[in-house]
Amino acid sequence: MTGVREQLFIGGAWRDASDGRTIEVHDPATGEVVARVPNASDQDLDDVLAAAAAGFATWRRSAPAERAAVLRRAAALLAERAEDVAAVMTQEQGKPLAEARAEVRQAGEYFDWFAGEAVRSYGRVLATEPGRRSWVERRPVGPVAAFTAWNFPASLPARKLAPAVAYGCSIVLCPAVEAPRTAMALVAALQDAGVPDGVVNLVTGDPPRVSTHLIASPTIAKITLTGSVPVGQELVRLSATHLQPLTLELGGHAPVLVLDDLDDAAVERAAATVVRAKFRNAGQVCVSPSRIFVQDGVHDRFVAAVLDRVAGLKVGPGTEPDTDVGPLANARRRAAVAELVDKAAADGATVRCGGRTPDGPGWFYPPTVLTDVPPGAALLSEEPFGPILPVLRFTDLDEGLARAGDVPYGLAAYVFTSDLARADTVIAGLDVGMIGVNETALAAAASPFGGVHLSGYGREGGTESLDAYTVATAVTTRGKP
Ligand SMILES: O=CCCC(=O)O
Repeated sequence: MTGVREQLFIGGAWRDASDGRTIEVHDPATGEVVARVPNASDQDLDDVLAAAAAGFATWRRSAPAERAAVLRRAAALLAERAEDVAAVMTQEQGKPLAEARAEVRQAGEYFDWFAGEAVRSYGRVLATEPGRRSWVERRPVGPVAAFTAWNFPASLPARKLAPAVAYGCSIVLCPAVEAPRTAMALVAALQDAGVPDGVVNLVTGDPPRVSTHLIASPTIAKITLTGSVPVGQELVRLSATHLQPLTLELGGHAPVLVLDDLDDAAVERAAATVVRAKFRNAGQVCVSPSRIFVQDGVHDRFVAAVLDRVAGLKVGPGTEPDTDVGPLANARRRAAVAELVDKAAADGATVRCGGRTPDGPGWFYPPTVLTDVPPGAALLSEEPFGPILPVLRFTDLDEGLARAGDVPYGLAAYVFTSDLARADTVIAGLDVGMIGVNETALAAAASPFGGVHLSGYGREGGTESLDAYTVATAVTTRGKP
């Protein structure tokens, strides 16, 4: 397959772990081992730190136009290789091929968009007295340690690789060991696009050991993570020694408010949109709608429309063209999802469809719709990260907003309404990083992605990435001593 690798990438060379150890990669649709990737040794991690330091020393002085050209070529190579990369992603992560293809396309968009940004990392000239000059310049922050989750094996690495390369940093990418070969294909595209040795590096290995080793080094000047809250908290602790700044995109528990001003056709459209967004990637999405608050007047119609749509979803291996919902990414995740549903049912929720772990190979779990979920149910406070759609009833908007905001997360939120004034009330009333009005597609290269509270801090995507990957250096000069 073109551009697909199964090795570490250190200082411009692909190689196995120095002690030969490997980690198994499984196909979630069968549970079978489909690849073995290196389990980086301490020696490999020391080597990658040295490579990233050397890469930064040259790349920080490169011309922005050169960085842009590398990213543009990488985007073009990724487009040529999209079919192979998507196939690898589906094999190691489980999502339907159509979703994998769209994600590879999106990864290319990050490369392309940040190629444009590479030449636009402007500073600022300050007004000052005669004889003095004062300005702020943006300097690349330094070698970045980037940790990504398994749910989006292409777009999450791309959201970090693209700004790092664009703004003149070097980067050590540590993709999730469950789905690492997609990230390797992105890195191979950058290599083939001519990125100099040491600028982009990739290591796979035992995650706590890798992060502890890298962050303990003063070479690492910046940490970025897309992952869970506990991992984010651990990286904050690890960063205390060298005080590396962090960008953290962590969990979410996105509310949806469906308001009673919708007519019947709009309720149908809202239900279709929520079902599509909810079961994308089998619900393993940090911005997945996960608590659906529906106002009394449209509640029953909405539930009926949701059940109707869900009945039409086909669950199966991501490789089958008519599959809508693939398996969960690993056995651990399926067990956690089943437990949340079983606990909610035991607490009195009504399971309207799904809710049973199927027999047979692979880590499948059916799309599950719940109503009458009691307020204390764990699935209303724990991030479900799976194909569970709880529909909750509310009466007035203030009550709906209060319940929607009653979680420690603040990543995404959605509202469906025909009334712009009510949309504005919801927009102003929710403390989150991203809001969709009659829309659930939030991630885009030009848009800052991130949250507040336990969902993390900092933004990637959009011009806000400049803050994450550069430091503002203030310079003041006087003509004469
Ligand atoms: O799961 C987090 C990322 C979601 C996305 O990029 O659409």
